[in-house]
Amino acid sequence: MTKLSVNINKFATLRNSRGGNNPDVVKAAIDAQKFGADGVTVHPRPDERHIRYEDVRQIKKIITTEFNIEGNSREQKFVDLVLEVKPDQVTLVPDELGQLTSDHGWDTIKHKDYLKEIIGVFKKAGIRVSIFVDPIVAMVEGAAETGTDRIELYTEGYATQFLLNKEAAVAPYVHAANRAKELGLGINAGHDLDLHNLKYLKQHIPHLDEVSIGHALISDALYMGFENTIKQYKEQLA
Ligand SMILES: CC(=O)[C@@H](O)[C@H](O)COP(=O)(O)O
Ligand SMILES: NCC(=O)COP(=O)(O)O
Repeated sequence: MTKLSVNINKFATLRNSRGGNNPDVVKAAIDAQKFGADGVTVHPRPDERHIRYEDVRQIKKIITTEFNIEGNSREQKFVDLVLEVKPDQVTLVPDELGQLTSDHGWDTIKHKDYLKEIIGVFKKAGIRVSIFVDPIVAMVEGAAETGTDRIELYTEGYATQFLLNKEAAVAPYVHAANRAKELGLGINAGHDLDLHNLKYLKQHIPHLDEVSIGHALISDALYMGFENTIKQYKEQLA
């Protein structure tokens, strides 16, 4: 089974545009679970432009499924938050300051020593660790040496190329995922996945553990409703 973790950052983007608490991101997390999501993902950024650190603490109180916190472990504030909240999973993303959104995976060879050290910190606290990587076999092999439990394949490249040539788009992801499986790593995927490209990815990587989806899912929910949208994404993974 491939789990659907709903990234609720975009609820916070909308809330923050007016101040106040509408929409309520804690309610969004409760509803995502009620409507069938297998987990909730948040990606707090240092400028707190969408999910705020305090939101993460409040969401933890109501989580009954799987809580995944993504972010930049070079920020001590992020590390402290994760160790305080103790989610089921932390996903380490090599974001630069001021980035619009995540746009690359870890260089797991260059940063192997750093990753080993920080992954050890989270694992010691009983938190499963995933690291964001590009679909490159050498990066997957490097990831296996860091001690991470899982990798999250960065799927923007897949989503972009899917529109032109879906076989070519999925090929590097299949290679990377097969190598990860051989090495005993769990496999997550995320970024720009949507109702058009999700099923094809799942069909080609049946051993995918989890996808985290935010931008497209929340955009679809504006037209189709949150409950119906989650149901449709789940159907793509069935
Ligand atoms: C790691 C990843 O691909 C997502 O977490 C994505 O970066 C969402 O973050 P934003 O909502 O800030 O775009
Ligand atoms: N890890 C990816 C994620 O949480 C959501 O990415 P996106 O669907 O907002 O592009």
